[in-house]
Amino acid sequence: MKREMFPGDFLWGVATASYQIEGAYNEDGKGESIWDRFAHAPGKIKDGTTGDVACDHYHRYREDIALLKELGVNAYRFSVSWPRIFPCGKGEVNQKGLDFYDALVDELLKQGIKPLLTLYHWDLPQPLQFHGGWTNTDTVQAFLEYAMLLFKKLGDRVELWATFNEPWCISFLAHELGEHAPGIKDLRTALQVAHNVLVAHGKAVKAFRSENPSGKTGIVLNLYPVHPSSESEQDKEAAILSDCYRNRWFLDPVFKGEYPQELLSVYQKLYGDFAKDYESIQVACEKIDFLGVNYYSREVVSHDPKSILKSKTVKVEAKRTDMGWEIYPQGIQEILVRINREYGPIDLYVTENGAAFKDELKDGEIRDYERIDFLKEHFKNTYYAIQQGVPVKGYFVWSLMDNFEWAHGYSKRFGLFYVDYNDNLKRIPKESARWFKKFLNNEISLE
Ligand SMILES: OC[C@H]1NNC[C@@H](O)[C@@H]1O
Repeated sequence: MKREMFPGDFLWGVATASYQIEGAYNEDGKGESIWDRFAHAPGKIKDGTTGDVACDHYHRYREDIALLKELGVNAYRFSVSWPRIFPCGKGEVNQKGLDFYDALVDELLKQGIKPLLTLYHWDLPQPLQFHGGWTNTDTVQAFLEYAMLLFKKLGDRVELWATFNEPWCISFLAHELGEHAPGIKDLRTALQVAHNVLVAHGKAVKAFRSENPSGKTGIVLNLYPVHPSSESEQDKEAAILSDCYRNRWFLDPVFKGEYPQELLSVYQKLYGDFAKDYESIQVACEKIDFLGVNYYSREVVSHDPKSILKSKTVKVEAKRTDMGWEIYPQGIQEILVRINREYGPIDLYVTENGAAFKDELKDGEIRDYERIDFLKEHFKNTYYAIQQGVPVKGYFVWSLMDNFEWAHGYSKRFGLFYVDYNDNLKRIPKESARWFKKFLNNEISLE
């Protein structure tokens, strides 16, 4: 199975995100983001690092685009740092911020690489957080102002636009579990955030249509197959509610304009007042052109009477990545086939898939054969989905290079290129980068 067996216009790319690679956290007029503040707070990041410098991509973007060229990709997914454009979140525009993304897009196009731009990959301007962040509908309005400006400035050259990256992380991971910025631990707040982000998504799609009729827009969701640990009714019930929490809380509003009733009723018992918000969720259902799917692993759950979802994660015996995530390649096929069956027809992009492993630089080499196996199996399972008629239009490996892995700092390496943090952030191709390049050049097959 070679690259040429995938559709001729299939996009093969890599993905990154602004806070994780850019650095220059307070340069050229950029404002503070909630991640700048969170990373600087003691104890929030496991290795005590920040994204202040990260991979210094802000200064090295031409070098990094040369790496894309060297790999042979035809697409690149990146995100824009909102506080680099609007240092206060709204109002005054930072021209140097716009100039950076203008130059980035021009260089990508010059190198024959198609950009996929993500408007929001978690780095909210801190001034907006002072006023409640995503719990405040003023932030929805500020997001629309930000999105419209970018549509106007880059819409002539960027065709593919994603509104949000992983709203599950923006809401539940960051506002219920507190592991990501702004580090709040309150389910009611998380539900309000999820609601406002979904509303912002729908309004941005509507605004996009008025500004960019030729472009294509969508949203990027992190999706997991959720399997019961046994065939018992209780475990199957646990899987249904966990699937609502992980996947359908965002899929159903975006494609059906409603929340999944099974979980909605649970939350309404907890927060009766939350019911009044649901009338406006159909706003989220503006027709999109594609869905971005970020796939990493599956979840296995069993009944847990003590939890709100009556569900708890079960750790099954399995090969795992350095993040502790089960390696489950058939899950990408399962998710793509399910989305097509239950929410399609809709063009799909695998907007992120990849793995962290304990990569070691030895004699100038990084022999990451586990990552090659991981990618090979996920490419194959993506192809099996295409063979079943699923309109998968592209695949972006997470990530181009090692970078700031949020609460894990630089301790987890996902890159095809190794970043030597002890030697001036030097980029060194891992064995997987060489393998990917050969695959893209039709030199090797996936068998
Ligand atoms: O955890 C790996 C990736 N998952 N999706 C969002 C990205 O920002 C993460 O680095």
